[in-house]
Amino acid sequence: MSEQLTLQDYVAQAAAKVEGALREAVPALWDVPPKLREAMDYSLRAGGKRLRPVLVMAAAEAVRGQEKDAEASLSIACAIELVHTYSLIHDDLPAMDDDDFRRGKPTNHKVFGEAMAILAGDALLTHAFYLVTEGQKHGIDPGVLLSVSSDLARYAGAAGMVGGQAADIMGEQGLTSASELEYIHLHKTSDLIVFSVTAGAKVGGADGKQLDALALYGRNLGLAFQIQDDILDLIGDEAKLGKKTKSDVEQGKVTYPYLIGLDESRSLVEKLTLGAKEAVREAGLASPSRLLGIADYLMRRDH
Ligand SMILES: CC(C)=CCC/C(C)=C/COP(=O)(O)OP(=O)(O)O
Ligand SMILES: C=C(C)CCOP(=O)(O)OP(=O)(O)O
Repeated sequence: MSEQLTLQDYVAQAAAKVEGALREAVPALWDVPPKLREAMDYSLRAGGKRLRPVLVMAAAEAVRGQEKDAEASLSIACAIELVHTYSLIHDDLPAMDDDDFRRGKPTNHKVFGEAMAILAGDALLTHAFYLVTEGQKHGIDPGVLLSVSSDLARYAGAAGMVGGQAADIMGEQGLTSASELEYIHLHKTSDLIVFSVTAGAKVGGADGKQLDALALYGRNLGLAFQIQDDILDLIGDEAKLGKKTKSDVEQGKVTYPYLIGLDESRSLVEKLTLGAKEAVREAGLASPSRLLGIADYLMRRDH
């Protein structure tokens, strides 16, 4: 995508491409019970920032500065959005956060019932792996797709996001230290972001050093993103966020603002963002500017 575009236009254009491809992802599925298809599509079409897929595409383009690498990464970009959307559907369930409102609409279980919401999440997660294999149609090397698929299992699974969510739930019964909280945020949130940037970079042909640097970028960015989410839960605007605020306090969740206060949390977001940008600057990428811009954009986000 053109270097002339402002960051906001760049993000909007990449997100629009993802939006278009996501609209085809579920209808293209084979013979699916209509209610299940509707439940999957409901949350997928509800919007959201599409941050993770935009990061896949931005990282793919950053390595060699080639727009065609971003285009090739589109089905992997959609795959991570399916995994993220499943995680939100399950996170909102009565057995987890019990939330009624997400992406500006009633949560999946409020509309389709708990059983169908669980199944819609399961189906989105499973279909994500199919979408990774679709990368072959865009000319991605099968070895790269194998590696991306194994990364997706790792970062989304028990040692990744699911593990982070499990630790978060156990933490509600008495979490005390910043290091425990860091573990939760790193897995529950950073891991999908690390996956996004490293998967995109693999499509762009990144070497080991570049992948390590991008993993550090994703780690810091993810941690900053989750701390900002915790800050917005306290002081954000429900209409802009499309979800209920003050829920962490109501649920007695230990967050960074709770542990270290709002000002310190803001400073930490800034410090982590600087660390993320430093990692990208040192990665030897042909075109790092979009990844740098996205880090700043996220630090200032209010939704
Ligand atoms: C396996 C599962 C279900 C993973 C959920 C992961 C996740 C990041 C949930 C949202 O976190 P949050 O509750 O802090 O955010 P929000 O404020 O959006 O609910
Ligand atoms: C990890 C967190 C904080 C859950 C919400 O993620 P996003 O803020 O990216 O949610 P959407 O924009 O995709 O709805």
